[in-house]
Amino acid sequence: MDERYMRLALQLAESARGQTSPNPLVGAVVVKHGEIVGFGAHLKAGEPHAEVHALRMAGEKAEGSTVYVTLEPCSHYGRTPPCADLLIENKVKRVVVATTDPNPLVAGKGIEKLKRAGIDVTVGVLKEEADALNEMFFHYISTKVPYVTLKYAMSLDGKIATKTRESKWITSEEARRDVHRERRMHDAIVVGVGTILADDPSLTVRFGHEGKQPIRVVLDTHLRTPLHANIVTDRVAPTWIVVGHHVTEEQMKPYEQAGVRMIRMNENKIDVPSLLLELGKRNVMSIFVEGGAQVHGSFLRSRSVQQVIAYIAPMLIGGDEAPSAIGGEGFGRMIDALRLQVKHVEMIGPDIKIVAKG
Ligand SMILES: Nc1c(/N=C/[C@@H](O)[C@H](O)[C@H](O)COP(=O)(O)O)[nH]c(=O)[nH]c1=O
Ligand SMILES: [Zn+2]
Repeated sequence: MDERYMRLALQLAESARGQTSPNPLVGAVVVKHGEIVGFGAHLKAGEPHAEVHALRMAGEKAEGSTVYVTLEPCSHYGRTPPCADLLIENKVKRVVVATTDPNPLVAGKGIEKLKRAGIDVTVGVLKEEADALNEMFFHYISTKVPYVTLKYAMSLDGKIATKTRESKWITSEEARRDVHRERRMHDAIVVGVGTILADDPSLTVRFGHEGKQPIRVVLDTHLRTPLHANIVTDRVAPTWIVVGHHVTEEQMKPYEQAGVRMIRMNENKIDVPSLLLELGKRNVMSIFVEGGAQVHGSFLRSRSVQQVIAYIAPMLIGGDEAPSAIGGEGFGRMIDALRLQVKHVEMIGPDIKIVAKG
């Protein structure tokens, strides 16, 4: 029975995907005498936690109830009072937790508090599912750098454009819509200035997946992004441009006046580990890297890849000069190749979508 209610709590948590960053997804269900008397999900950072919503809905029925929650109840004063105290105040009889908090500072403290107050606590129901739900958040909390997804669309022979750099379109309308769903799951979209110069993309979430728009991050060492580029002028989503140390205040001024946030690195080049630290410092928990091939190559080189989402179209482009999905130096020895595990394969219209994880 515990699994049934925890599954519902997980579904509730998932419903807020893309809204809660930099907080995790959390769901809670209150059950009394075999009846669901309250439920809730954390919907937005700074707003009430899942347990608060669920207990509010339960009212007096919370007393003597069992509360199912997908993440250990918090025990520290964040922007809202601790949920562990609230559960104790509501005289809850039992609390079932799917997984403990990844933050070493608080891990286990909420559970301790509940046990000390005489509440019966069970930990680990559907732990796998609960950890998967917040894998990006857990990665960020434990490493302080964003979870990295590489995304590319390529032909059956691995090309992302023809030798004359034509690329519209390789994958179908449906596959391109699916990209927007994946974008929405991330705090930021990252591209190289080459993509800006080639496609003048908007890099926004559209096609009905709108919600919190991810930050658009352009890796642009020499600040070649045109001031008239969509991502500078459209004001639909935040735009950050990362430049090398040699770029001057003068050069950056017009972009700042256009509302762009400039990030100047300490070196004259943008190396991936330093970039990730800079983004992590600014609370970016997950990034969706859309290319081009050189940018993908630099993320691969530094082995900073947690997930790959590849869309493959049943077409052949050929040509030595046609760019493949991942450029750059690459690895010389097979032993150094980055090995992943295929987690998901599906057809989207005529195309194949493959999700693989490190
Ligand atoms: N050429 C293709 C893609 N191309 C991907 C990038 O080169 C585009 O600039 C980017 O997706 C445009 O973003 P937008 O302006 O927000 O629509 N991506 C795809 O999935 N299939 C393709 O066939
Ligand atoms: Zn809480």
